[in-house]
Parts: sequence; structure tokens; C-alpha cells
Amino acid sequence: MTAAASSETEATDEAEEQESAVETARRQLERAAAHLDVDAGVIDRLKHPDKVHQVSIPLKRDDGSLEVFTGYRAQHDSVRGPFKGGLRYHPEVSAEECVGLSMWMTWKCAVMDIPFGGGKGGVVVNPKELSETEKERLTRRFAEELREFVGPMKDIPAPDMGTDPQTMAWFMDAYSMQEGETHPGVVTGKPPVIGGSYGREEAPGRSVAIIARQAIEYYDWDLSETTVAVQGFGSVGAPAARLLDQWGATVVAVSDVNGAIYDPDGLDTDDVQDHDERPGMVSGYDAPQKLENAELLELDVDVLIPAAIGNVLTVDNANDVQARMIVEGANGPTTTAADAIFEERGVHVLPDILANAGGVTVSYFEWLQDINRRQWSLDRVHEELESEMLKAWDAVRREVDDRDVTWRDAAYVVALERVSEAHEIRGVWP
Ligand SMILES: NC(=O)C1=CN([C@@H]2O[C@H](COP(=O)(O)OP(=O)(O)OC[C@H]3O[C@@H](n4cnc5c(N)ncnc54)[C@H](OP(=O)(O)O)[C@@H]3O)[C@@H](O)[C@H]2O)C=CC1
Ligand SMILES: O=C(O)CCC(=O)C(=O)O
Repeated sequence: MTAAASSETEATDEAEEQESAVETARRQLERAAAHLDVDAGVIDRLKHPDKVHQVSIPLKRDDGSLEVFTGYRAQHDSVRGPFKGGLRYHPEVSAEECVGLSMWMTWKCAVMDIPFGGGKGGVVVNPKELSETEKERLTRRFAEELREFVGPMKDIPAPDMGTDPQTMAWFMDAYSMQEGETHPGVVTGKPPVIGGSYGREEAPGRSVAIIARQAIEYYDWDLSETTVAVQGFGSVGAPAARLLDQWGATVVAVSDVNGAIYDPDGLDTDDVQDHDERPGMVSGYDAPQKLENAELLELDVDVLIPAAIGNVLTVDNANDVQARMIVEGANGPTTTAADAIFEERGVHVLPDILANAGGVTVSYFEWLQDINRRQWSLDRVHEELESEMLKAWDAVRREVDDRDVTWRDAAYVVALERVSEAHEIRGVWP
């Protein structure tokens, strides 16, 4: 373990339980900054969001009562292009979490070299407790409240946990009605019939599978002898598991919020219903063994893919994780102290800002299709995504080889070089 990693473990152990997304994101930025000669003022600016909008969303429930929900949109940085990032509907959404997630979007877009900055938002709500019509009214009112802050050239939301293509369709319709004309490019992740891109839904999972495949090849492992466990079987986890299964790996465990299913001989991942097909159904699947989510994280597998919520790999379980490689499908699943433990133990962590970046990359393709009013075929989306992922993989791998740093530090170095150079060239006004 490097001296930096060692003192980081000690410094963060105590604060570990409370580490928020923004704290993790700031520590990661500091580590990357130590490898580069970047103006301290620019780093300081990048530790803070540009703006955070908070809105109240009154919702008339189906029973006639009125309930007020809180929504946020954090806008971290737009030096390379409009703010970009998902909207999350989850009871634990907070301003701080949105800021941390918006910082990760800045780095993710920069690693992929796509012309967007970082944004993220959400509503503090459990979407499973809303009817479909309540979800629609909530989304339309949220869009109304955010109208002046978003737009195809300003800030472009997309799906995240608890939201889906239908949510984006309502958001786009509400925004367009207020603007008096149709603006497909105000959101991405829409259904293809209204300007969405084919392949966007499975894109973050596809990129997780591509990065896992590349890393397995880099370490000279054999994909057909690789075992995989995936936490979360939604937009990210399910396509990642299914593709790796299709490409020859053995997916032995997957989970949803209620628990995990485990078959040491390999699951038929196409047969297990995902979150979009029926939320919460994974744990009801007829599998040889049922496990707790925490047990899945510690299974004796080659590759672990956390693809649900943040902060699941912490100082409490990092030493018990048996996987030799972690490919982050979720945003921020690994705390700073856990990261240091993995570095010390030689566990390779392929970071979220690279691994799950297929989502925002196909969002960029969607935005281009909306501007040009011309739809790409699914084959073209797959080909272009593969090519963009391989370009980003090569850029990050070069930093790993040249600087002998972790995959996370390498991805940050690539991203921070691009973002800081843009800041320095654009300058500060006045
Ligand atoms: N959607 C996107 O475009 C992208 C998402 N991400 C990130 O990926 C992660 C997952 O998002 P996404 O796939 O969209 O979300 P979904 O809502 O589609 O799926 C989430 C999955 O995780 C499960 N889950 C929820 N809470 C827990 C928990 N506490 N413990 C274990 N499993 C849980 C859900 O179970 P159940 O079905 O029972 O609810 C579901 O299977 C998030 O961190 C998100 O930010 C990253 C890049 C892009
Ligand atoms: O597609 C997008 O714009 C962003 C998706 C997202 O929220 C993420 O990558 O975390």
C-alpha cells in the first residue's frame, strides 16, 4: 500500500460510516490532482457545484390528499458542454448526494471525451409507493419547477434509479408543452418513438460488461472460466449480467432489494425477471440457494459487480470481499477506506466513471440523433458504443501502465486533465 493510501485508511476509518457521495468524490479528486500540475484554484472550484436547485413538488394523491415532495438538481460543471446526468427517485435522495453524483458525471463525460458537463437530480420519494398516475403528476410538476434550469443546450436529464423511459417521456412532454414546441433533446433515455435512442436502456450494463471483458483480457484471465456476482438486477445490473453470461462467463449470483439468488453452476440470467419486468422478483426466483445482499458481496467469485446503490463496499466488509476484480456498475459503491483496502490487497477496482459510462455515451448519441432528427439503428449504436468504450479504455489503461496507479486514479487523471485544461483555456470572467 502506498503511504498516501495507508494514511487515507486511518484518516477515513472513523468517518467511514458517514462518508457522503460528495466527500468520496472530493477525496477522489484530491488523489488525482496529486498526479497533475493543475491550478489549485481550479481544483478548489471543482470541489464545489456550480449551482444546486431545490424545488417543492406538491402532489395530489389519488385519494385527494395533498403531499409535498422535495426535488433537487445539482449542476457541477459545464466547462465542456451542457450539464448532463440522471434523475433519481429514491427516499434517500439529498442535496449532498446529488452534488456528489453530479461531480462523478463531470468526470464520466470527460473520460468518455463527450461534450457534456456534470449534473444530477432527483426527488425524495419511494416510487414503489406511488401509482402510475401519481408518478406522472409528480414528474410533470418536477419538470415545470425545473424548466428554467434545464434545456437541450443547458442541462439534459436522463434516467437513474427509480426512473425510466416513461418518466423521461412525461418530463419531455411537460417541458415541451410549456415551451410551446417539441424539444426531444431536453432529456435522453426516452422511448425511441419520441426521439429516444435504441440501445440506451441497456447501455450502462453493456459498458460494464465491455470494461469487465477488457480488464479480464488485460490480466490474462479466461472469460469462460470467470465467475461473476451482480448486486442489483435493474437497468445496469441485468444487461451486464446477461451479456457476460452470453459471452461465456458464469454468473453465479444476482440480487434485488430483497436478497440474492445463488447457483454455483451458473444462473440462466435471461430467465430471471429484471427490475423493469417485475421489481423485487429476483429473490422469488427458484434457485438452489438464497442469500442476503451482504453475503453476495463476499462470495468467492472472480468478478463482483455492485450495480444497485452507493456505499455498499466499506471498511466493514472490504477485507471479506473475495472477488479479485470489482467492476462498478453503481455510482459510488466503494468508500474511500474500502478503496484503500482493495489497493493494499491487490483487488482491481474498475471505477464507475469508466465502467458504467455507456449510459451517458448513448445519451450523447441520442442527443445527436435528436438534433439531426435522424434515428440510428441498434447495430450502429452498439458499434459506436463499443468503439467509444475501447477509446476510453485505452486512454485509462495507458495511465495505469505509465504511472503505475489504480484504475480509479488513472480514470480521474484522464478526466481531470481534460476538464482542467478547458477551465484554464476558457479562463475566469471578469
Ligand atoms: N440507469 C442508468 O442509466 C444508470 C444508472 N447508474 C447507476 O446504477 C445504479 C443502479 O441504477 P439502475 O440500474 O438504473 O436502477 P434500477 O432502479 O433500474 O435497478 C436497481 C436495482 O437494484 C436493486 N436495489 C435497490 N435497492 C437495493 C439495495 N438497497 N440493495 C440491493 N439491491 C437494491 C433493485 O431491486 P428491486 O427491483 O427490488 O427494486 C434493482 O434490482 C445506481 O447507482 C445508478 O446511479 C449508472 C449509470 C447509468
Ligand atoms: O445518460 C445520462 O445522461 C446520465 C446517466 C447517469 O445518470 C449516470 O451515468 O450516472
